[in-house]
Amino acid sequence: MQAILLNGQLRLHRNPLFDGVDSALLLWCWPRRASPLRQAWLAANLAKAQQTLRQRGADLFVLEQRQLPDFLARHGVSQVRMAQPLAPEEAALGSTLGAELAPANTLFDTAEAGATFSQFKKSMAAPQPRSCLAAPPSSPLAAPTLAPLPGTFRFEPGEEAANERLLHFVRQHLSHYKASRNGLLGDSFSSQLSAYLAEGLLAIDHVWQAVHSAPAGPGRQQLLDELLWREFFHHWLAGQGARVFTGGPKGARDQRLKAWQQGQTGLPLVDAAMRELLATGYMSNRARQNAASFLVHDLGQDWRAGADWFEQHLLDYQVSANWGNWAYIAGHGANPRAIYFDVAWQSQHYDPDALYLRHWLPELAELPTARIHRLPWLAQRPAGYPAPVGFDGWGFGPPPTDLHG
Ligand SMILES: Cc1cc2nc3c(=O)[nH]c(=O)nc-3n(C[C@H](O)[C@H](O)[C@H](O)COP(=O)(O)OP(=O)(O)OC[C@H]3O[C@@H](n4cnc5c(N)ncnc54)[C@H](O)[C@@H]3O)c2cc1C
Repeated sequence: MQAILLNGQLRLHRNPLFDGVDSALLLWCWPRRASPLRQAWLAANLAKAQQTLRQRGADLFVLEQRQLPDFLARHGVSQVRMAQPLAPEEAALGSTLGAELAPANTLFDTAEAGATFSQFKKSMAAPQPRSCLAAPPSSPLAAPTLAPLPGTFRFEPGEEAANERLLHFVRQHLSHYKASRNGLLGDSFSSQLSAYLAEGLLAIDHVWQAVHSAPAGPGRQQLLDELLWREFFHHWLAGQGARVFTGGPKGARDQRLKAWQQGQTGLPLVDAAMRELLATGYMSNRARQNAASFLVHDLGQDWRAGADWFEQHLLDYQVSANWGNWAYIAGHGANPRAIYFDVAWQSQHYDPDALYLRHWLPELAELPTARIHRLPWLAQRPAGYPAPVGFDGWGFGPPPTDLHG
């Protein structure tokens, strides 16, 4: 009996795990740690996959990783197939199981990340779609029913919804993507394909082709570049291995980390972003960059504590994109120079009317815009909004001059 582990490749179409397989047990293992919202998101996707599989006479088993060896033994599984691991933990699981490896959800099976993203991009030829079976194999055993946990998500769960979102974004929003991608609030400033790509509900080469075959324009080129950033971090992490998670200097983990996690730092842009993460499991790329830079460079906290928090809470958590971006901003990644975001400036530049801040920080809703942006430097704050937790990092001095008045 053969088993296929669908983690990271949870789709029934265009899935190289099914290539050349007639019959197999289909399995999926829960991640080590995930917030209740992320668990609910995963459960909703698994339930959709189960539903489709059952219509085809197949099924999906959902297990905890520690149950896997016993399960495989009980069902007489002699061979396990899984996607090429992207991180050391999955690699260790693969070698314990003696798994046969199929391509991961990446555009290129192997690649040198190179020293910088630009070098990586220059060295890459246009990716070609992989050929693979259109339909999954049938699975001869019945699996337990998996009821989706209650939850409301920013993303619609399931493979079908993922494909719809891709088509919708390419048709309706790609043309403005270059201009809108730094947005903070709304549902079309960026593609919001990340949660689908992370679980493998969309095949990356399919996404690439869909974007690539759209009419030429700055939005199309920008989105292809972002997909290459995803690819770049995959290959960077593959080259780095376990030291990303454990090596190097460690920062503080004091009460300011907790304030950051809960959106209670006294810096409105960061608090809005962190509260959005807790409520929805998502935040825009611009918000992530600011939240990460602030934690590391202004609060002096350990970047790995931040990466760890994102890992638990992001619905689109993806090991290489998350740890790669955190390391990059902290200065321990593909770019040895740390990247600093001046959060006060970013706040007024990317949210000039404070719409994002008011949305996530209702206690500030009645304040005039200039006061909201100036809040960390003001003696008086609205009831319920915290005093600054102590920004003693690189950038925090007096308020930006154009905030006076
Ligand atoms: C600190 C930090 C942590 C992050 N953690 C994750 C994560 O766990 N999972 C994740 O998918 N992305 C992560 N990102 C990258 C990026 O923020 C998200 O991919 C993006 O915000 C998701 O929204 P979108 O799909 O609308 O992106 P779009 O702007 O529409 O981009 C399209 C796709 O390109 C890829 N992409 C875009 N930017 C990046 C990037 N900087 N690095 C890698 N891939 C990128 C994603 O797959 C994304 O879905 C992180 C960024 C930062 C700064």
